[in-house]
Amino acid sequence: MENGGYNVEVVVIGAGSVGMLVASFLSQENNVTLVTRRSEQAEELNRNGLIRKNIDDTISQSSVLAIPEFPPVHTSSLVVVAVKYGQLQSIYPLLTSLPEDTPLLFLQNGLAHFEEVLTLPQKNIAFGSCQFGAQKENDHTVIHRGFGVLKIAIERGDKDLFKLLRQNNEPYFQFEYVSNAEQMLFDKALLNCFINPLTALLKVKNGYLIGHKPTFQILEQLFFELKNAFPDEMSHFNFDDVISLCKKTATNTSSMLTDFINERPSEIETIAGAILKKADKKSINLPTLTTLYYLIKAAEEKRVEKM
Ligand SMILES: NC(=O)C1=CN([C@@H]2O[C@H](COP(=O)(O)OP(=O)(O)OC[C@H]3O[C@@H](n4cnc5c(N)ncnc54)[C@H](OP(=O)(O)O)[C@@H]3O)[C@@H](O)[C@H]2O)C=CC1
Ligand SMILES: CC(C)(CO)C(=O)C(=O)O
Repeated sequence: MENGGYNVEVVVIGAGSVGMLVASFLSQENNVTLVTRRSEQAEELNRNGLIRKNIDDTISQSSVLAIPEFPPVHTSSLVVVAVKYGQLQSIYPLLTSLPEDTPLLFLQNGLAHFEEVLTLPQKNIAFGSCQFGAQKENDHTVIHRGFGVLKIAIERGDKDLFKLLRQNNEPYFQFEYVSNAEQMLFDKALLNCFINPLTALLKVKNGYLIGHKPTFQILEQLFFELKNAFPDEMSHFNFDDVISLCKKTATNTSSMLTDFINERPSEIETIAGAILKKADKKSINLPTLTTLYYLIKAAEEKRVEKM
């Protein structure tokens, strides 16, 4: 690393909502390569630059190098993985082939990736939890939908290798370090249980859930149910956290609603499915969450049958 963490080589895998937003902010201080799945997206990004529509209505254009295949990665480069949980399987072989010293940061929602990722050979692994909203407008434009920090927990390895994620002069893109990655992912999966299934089923933006009585009542009921099931794990978790995330990301189209709109598989298993499994281990039923889980599964099945 040079200059105490600046001008570091960063490789972001996945040029979707989160990947484009994170690449755009990190490119202000670092050299960023953005790995796309499709070559036409890489061409479009290189032709137009990466456009970010900011919360304060300004527009930023950043230059990242977009490529449709995995670049040679230096040991000192930071690799940020921003694909969906279901897409991780396709890139594990690539990650396995990287130098063991290369630091990896995973930005998925949900819980299922935690143990999988820790079987990779890399010595330096961190997890992130995005508390902001991001929405891809087109293949080279992303909208920052809601101000919130990127929480980071370094699960193993050398903390210094992630230090570029500390030095940041950008007020709208701040990092918060937390010590326990699993707890961080659990907290975020809980938050996603409140927001994602309901927004996807009702086709509403996040803010709608707290602005309408019926949805607000479902949130309250779900909170009561989860708090009873996980009193220790949720001792620091308040209903206000749910309200606050809905407010901060009020105009966002949740990642699960985006999946529904684009008729792609959702992350319901790694989010609600994983929380239900944890409750099941304690022999506790979560009727509200179970219903939301099966409603999402039913909607996905109906879509497949229609095709
Ligand atoms: N959107 C949001 O507001 C938030 C999302 N998250 C979480 O962040 C994670 C990413 O979500 P999000 O950005 O919304 O998802 P998107 O679907 O927008 O982005 C995923 C991207 O990964 C790309 N991709 C898939 N497979 C590969 C591959 N093998 N190599 C390179 N790229 C690949 C896809 O390409 P293609 O387009 O060609 O299919 C797509 O651009 C999820 O776990 C989500 O839950 C967390 C907080 C907020
Ligand atoms: C933060 C939030 C709720 C933003 O919509 C999200 O995690 C998601 O959409 O998956």
